[in-house]
Amino acid sequence: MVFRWDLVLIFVSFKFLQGGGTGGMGVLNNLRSFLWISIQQYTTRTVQSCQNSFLEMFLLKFIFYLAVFTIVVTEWRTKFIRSMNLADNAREGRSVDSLLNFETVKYYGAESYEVDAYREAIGKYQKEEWKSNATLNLLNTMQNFVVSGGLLAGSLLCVHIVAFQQGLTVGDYVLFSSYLLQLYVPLNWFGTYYRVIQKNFIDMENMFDLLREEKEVVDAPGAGHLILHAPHFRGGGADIEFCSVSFGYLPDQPVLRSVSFSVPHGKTVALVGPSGSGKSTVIRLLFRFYDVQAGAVLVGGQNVKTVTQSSLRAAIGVVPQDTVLFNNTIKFNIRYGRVDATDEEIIEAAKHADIHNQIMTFRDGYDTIVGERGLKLSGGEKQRVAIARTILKNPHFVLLDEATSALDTQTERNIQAALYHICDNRTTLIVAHRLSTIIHADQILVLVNGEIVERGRHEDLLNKGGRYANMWEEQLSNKDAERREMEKPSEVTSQKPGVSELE
Ligand SMILES: Nc1ncnc2c1ncn2[C@@H]1O[C@H](COP(=O)(O)OP(=O)(O)OP(=O)(O)O)[C@@H](O)[C@H]1O
Repeated sequence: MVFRWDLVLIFVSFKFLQGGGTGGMGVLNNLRSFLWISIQQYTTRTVQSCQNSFLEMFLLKFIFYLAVFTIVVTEWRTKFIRSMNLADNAREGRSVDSLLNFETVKYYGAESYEVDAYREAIGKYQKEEWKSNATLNLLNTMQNFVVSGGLLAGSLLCVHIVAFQQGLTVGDYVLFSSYLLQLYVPLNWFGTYYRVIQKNFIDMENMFDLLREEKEVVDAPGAGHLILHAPHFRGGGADIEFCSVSFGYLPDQPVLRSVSFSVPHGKTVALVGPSGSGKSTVIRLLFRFYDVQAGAVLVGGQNVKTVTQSSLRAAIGVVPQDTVLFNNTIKFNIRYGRVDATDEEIIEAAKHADIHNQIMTFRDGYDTIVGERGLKLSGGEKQRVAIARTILKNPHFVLLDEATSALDTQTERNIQAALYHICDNRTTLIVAHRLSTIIHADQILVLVNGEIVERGRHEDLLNKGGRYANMWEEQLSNKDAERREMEKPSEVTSQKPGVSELE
């Protein structure tokens, strides 16, 4: 007798063609119906061809029903495994979120709230895990029951035929029992493998969803490298050019409206404007994180859509508004600018970024671990690490997104000095919040609600008495107010003798 692996294989492939049991797809459903009918016909024919062999028929039917049973119960369990995975993801997300935002948790005294929320997430996960494990044990038990019961029934039936009906010989019984012994282990394995494969498919669902996501920004077919000194460009075109660019993160909410400007080679252009006016968006578009909806962004005279993203990004250095560091050493984080840089080059970059002396005061120097997202460093230190790695990258163009948080005068001066090293002789675009940092820019663009409302040099814009002049006045009066505020304690102290006079 031949063991009918073909039937088992057909059932397994049938299951996979079902697409994880989600259903609803016309083509798959038709295919499934077709397969189901084919399997029924195949099984009937096979069973008929085995009519003369009682043992073959018994075993064939037995395997058939066991496979059906395993598939049906495993399919039923799918929803429990899926719920368990979702609960596990939620629990994990909750813990990471709470730990990363530990400062906010402490600011608002929300420790017990977070503990309760995490406890609830764990509770949900444990409930779902219990359901998944309980159904797994149920499946195992029932599978064992079916296998053992089926084989026992087959043996008894065989014994009965040998003893009372004389249809089979004792040799047939011996043959049958040795088949049974050989079948027992593979049948058990069949259930286990099927279950494991099914579970792994469910576990991988999120990954498949992610792989199915369409990339928003892709290199055009046949896109070439960004040529930094293209022949047509040597005539003196601008290094960076925005030609009537319109863009919105959501189609019905425009962020930039027909923005046009250019940055000639080696010059510095600054973008200023109220919060949310679209300044950082200009930088993201230059780096091609998104594609513009109208107009064109040109770098080195070439549309960024026609060159490869890697060559474009290799030519641009960015110092972002919020520097996020890797939970590794300071050396590792600086080296990120150019992974093959030597230790000497790293130190040189750190010196130019004016952070070398600071690093040397740390106990482990360049081997100091900066913590998750760089939380062990101050805002100013993080920004200077970002500047050091941009210096190490040695890019052709520099984009600076100035930190919004106010830094003390000394730190600001240090950062300005560090930035000077990157921007010197490089085409630079600066997003500025403190106007005092960009008074030397070759051109200042004032962006309001996604539109450039003023442009020119610092003095010209002040003389114009428009939006920029108002912003400048505002910042000056804020600074004055701050200074007066700083001086207040000394006034109070100087009044104290008056208090003692009263005594
Ligand atoms: N990924 C995003 N998805 C949807 N909207 C976004 C996204 N990033 C920014 N925005 C929105 O786009 C607008 C412009 O944002 P942008 O970061 O360019 O402003 P900004 O001028 O740099 O502001 P700030 O000076 O505060 O840094 C804002 O209204 C912001 O809410």
